[in-house]
Amino acid sequence: MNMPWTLARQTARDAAKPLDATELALPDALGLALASAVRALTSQPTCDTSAMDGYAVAGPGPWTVVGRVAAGDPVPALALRPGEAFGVATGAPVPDGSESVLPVERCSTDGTQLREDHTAPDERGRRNDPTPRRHNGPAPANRHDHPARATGSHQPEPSPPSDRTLRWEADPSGNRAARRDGTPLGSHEASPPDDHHEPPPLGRHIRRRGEDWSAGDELIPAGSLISPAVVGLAAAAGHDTLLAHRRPRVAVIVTGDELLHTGPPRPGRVRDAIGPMLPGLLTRADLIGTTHLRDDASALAEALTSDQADVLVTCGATSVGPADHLRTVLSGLDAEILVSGVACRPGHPMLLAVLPDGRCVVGLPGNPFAALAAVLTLLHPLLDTLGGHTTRPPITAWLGDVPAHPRDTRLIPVTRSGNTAVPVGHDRPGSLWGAALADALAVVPPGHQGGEVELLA
Ligand SMILES: Nc1nc2c(c(=O)[nH]1)N[C@H]1C(S)=C(S)[C@@H](COP(=O)(O)OP(=O)(O)OC[C@H]3O[C@@H](n4cnc5c(N)ncnc54)[C@H](O)[C@@H]3O)O[C@H]1N2
Ligand code: MOO
Repeated sequence: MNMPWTLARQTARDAAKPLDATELALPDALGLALASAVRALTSQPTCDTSAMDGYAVAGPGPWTVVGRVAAGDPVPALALRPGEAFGVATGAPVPDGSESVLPVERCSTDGTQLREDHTAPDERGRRNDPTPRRHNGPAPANRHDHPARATGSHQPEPSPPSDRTLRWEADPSGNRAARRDGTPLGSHEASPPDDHHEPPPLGRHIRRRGEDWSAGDELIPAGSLISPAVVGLAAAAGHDTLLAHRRPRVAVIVTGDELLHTGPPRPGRVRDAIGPMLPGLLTRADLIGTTHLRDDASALAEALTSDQADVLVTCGATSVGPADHLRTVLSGLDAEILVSGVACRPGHPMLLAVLPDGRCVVGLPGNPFAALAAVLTLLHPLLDTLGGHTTRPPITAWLGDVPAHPRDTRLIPVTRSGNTAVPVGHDRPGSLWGAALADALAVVPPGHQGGEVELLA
């Protein structure tokens, strides 16, 4: 009795436990699965920073420029007061009291005095920002108060200023500039009357401390694939290493007296198509070797016992012909058979067993398209579990009323057009033509009459 397809896949997932985990340098962890969640070691940003090259300002303009800071500089030691401005570079810390940042291309200055140029288009291409909001209080102290965070909007990304001719008029040390007589610049009383434009919106172009995440936040859950972006994120969050599961080691055993490994097939002899296909299907494993065997039971038993792989993948010999020795050999090795035949087309003779020492054996049928079906049904779920991958999200698409089987699950090659799967045909068990033309195999459950289906890729 063949096992239902969904149960067979789940049985393969449950057949093993994740392999051991080690702490690896970031580049070495790429492609593995996280054994523990990535948590932020600090907040990001670690302090309020500018998202633009320009001026941090407080209160309505015009403003007196009282200092400047570049990316990489420490947080300025002073607090901005209303009517004061501070030159900032993108990514540089802004002084306490900063309420917004004016991009340099939106500013004009006559020396010490800074004004917003309301005739220059802002980064959204608008002129003379009509935003009516006003305030007099201090800037928000943490990310929970931050308008962008609270509304889910995001700060516009900076664009390089087109005009870098503005020069800072204040003390380049970052200290507050002073008049020649020693009295500080920048009080409201000292400023000439402003024009009647609204002040810049509170918080604009300031990335607030902790706006992206706070120290201790879980950024990526355990079991996730360590992608290039995960590596970059981990670095940004302060990590030098990641705890990752090791990849499963796989040995392949290709059986068949009739197989050729070079040159054109001829009557009675076929080219091995499965051996060359498998390395590309083992992206989450280490292929430690491929052995070619004649149809010989003792040679197969020897290959299954002598190998040090975590998983042994056999090709062919799953059926009931005189040369199909796999089941007999596994029985002789006291293997526990977990799956012996699956209600699916193609690939129903596929097999999954566990040897007494815990290594798993996946039996792929000899027909090449059936072998691919078995890889996707049994081998990939097993490798995911061994490698610690637990977060592979299902991909689905809409599939029309293709001929379904009354009892068995069909796996058919499809291409995707938008969210629709389109069968490509050429799907006989002995032929990889359809699969080679396809983006994925659609899982067509028994009795399917059109609707959403899962795609295996
Ligand atoms: N009496 C029955 N016969 C068969 C049944 C059955 O239920 N009862 N099932 C059929 C199905 S379905 C499949 S699939 C195959 C599975 O056969 P095996 O896994 O035992 O494989 P072989 O008999 O060695 O080969 C089958 C077929 O595939 C070709 N082959 C084998 N290896 C390769 C390879 N590496 N590359 C390309 N082609 C390969 C082989 O030449 C045969 O043509 O059993 C059916 N029979
Ligand atoms: O599973 Mo077999 O490939 O249907 O012929």
